[in-house]
Amino acid sequence: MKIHGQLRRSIEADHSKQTAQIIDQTLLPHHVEWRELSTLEDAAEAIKVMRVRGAPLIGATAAYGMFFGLRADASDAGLHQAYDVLHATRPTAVNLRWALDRMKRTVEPLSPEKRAEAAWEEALAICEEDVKTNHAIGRHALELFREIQARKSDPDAPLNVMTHCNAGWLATVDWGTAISPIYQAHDAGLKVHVWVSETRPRGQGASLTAFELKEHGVPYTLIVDNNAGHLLQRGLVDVVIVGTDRVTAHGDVANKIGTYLKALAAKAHDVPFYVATPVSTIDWTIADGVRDIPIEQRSSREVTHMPGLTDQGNREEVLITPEGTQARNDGFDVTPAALVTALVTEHGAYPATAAALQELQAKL
Ligand SMILES: CSC[C@H]1O[C@H](OP(=O)(O)O)[C@H](O)[C@@H]1O
Repeated sequence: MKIHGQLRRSIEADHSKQTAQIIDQTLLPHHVEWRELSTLEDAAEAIKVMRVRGAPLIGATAAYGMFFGLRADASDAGLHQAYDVLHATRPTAVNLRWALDRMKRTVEPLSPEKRAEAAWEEALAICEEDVKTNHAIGRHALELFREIQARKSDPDAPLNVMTHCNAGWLATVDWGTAISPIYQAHDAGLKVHVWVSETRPRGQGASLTAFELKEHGVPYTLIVDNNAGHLLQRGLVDVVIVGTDRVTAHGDVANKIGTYLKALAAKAHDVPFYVATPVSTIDWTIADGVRDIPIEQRSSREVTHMPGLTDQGNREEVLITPEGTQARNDGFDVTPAALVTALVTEHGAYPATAAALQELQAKL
């Protein structure tokens, strides 16, 4: 999508050097800096410290990481080492395992000397498919937006969309998942306004979604996470749409911490709550999300400190609690399927039920 008027992607291949260029998202929104990944260690570090984040982009970066690892050591041991190093970076987004398993299936049958090139081609394919997938998710969700818009008492009023965290193009290779229909609605001339939830403590809403929407010219208003229920209660939200890191075979949804609360409030006020998800984010091996989805525990420093830009343009962190305060920092929560109006996939919208997902799986 657009950065300073230029069409870019969150991760781009340098075909001459067979490296990957990423936007370092830890520096956004104040600095747009590209960073080259050329080794397995580079890719693993970028995922772990969240220079790249978002389930599909984590998977895409891991795919390149497998190539880098095999370029250095294409033996079976090298393959398994690359897989394990990358798999250990972050636990919740299933796209990481999905991408690693796909890369392994692609290269393991090959003789070692053929593995690196096959991995490079497969990493490129994963990225190209992600772009098409997310555009399709956006098309299907846009149809739902239009239906909601048509039911509004004032059809000339903007469609008020609430989202959480960042499920935009920065969370994927391009387009995003939950934000894809927002871009497509805006580009199609449908008036849309976005309530951007800041998403404490990492602030992906405030720093990334706000950045994306501003760059694309989409009207938005930043809110603190705790403002969401109030807006839903007062009829100021027409639809909630979020991304996800893992969907179970029964439709439970793991997403950034705070999603569950928004789903509860949306249900209480009869506001549609959609989850935009590529099929690659569905974990067919588990049913009960609360029991079986691993929830990342992150540093308490992310809660006790706030990063920002000083008046002199320097990035600094400040302590916002008493010294020595212990803080809990669950990175994700699980929204039960019963609170999800529909899962919007690249194949269309499906109820968040085991039966509907079995029907989807049968088509794949
Ligand atoms: C399209 S996946 C976006 C998903 O990933 C984010 O988590 P993180 O920024 O920690 O990788 C968040 O849960 C988003 O909804």
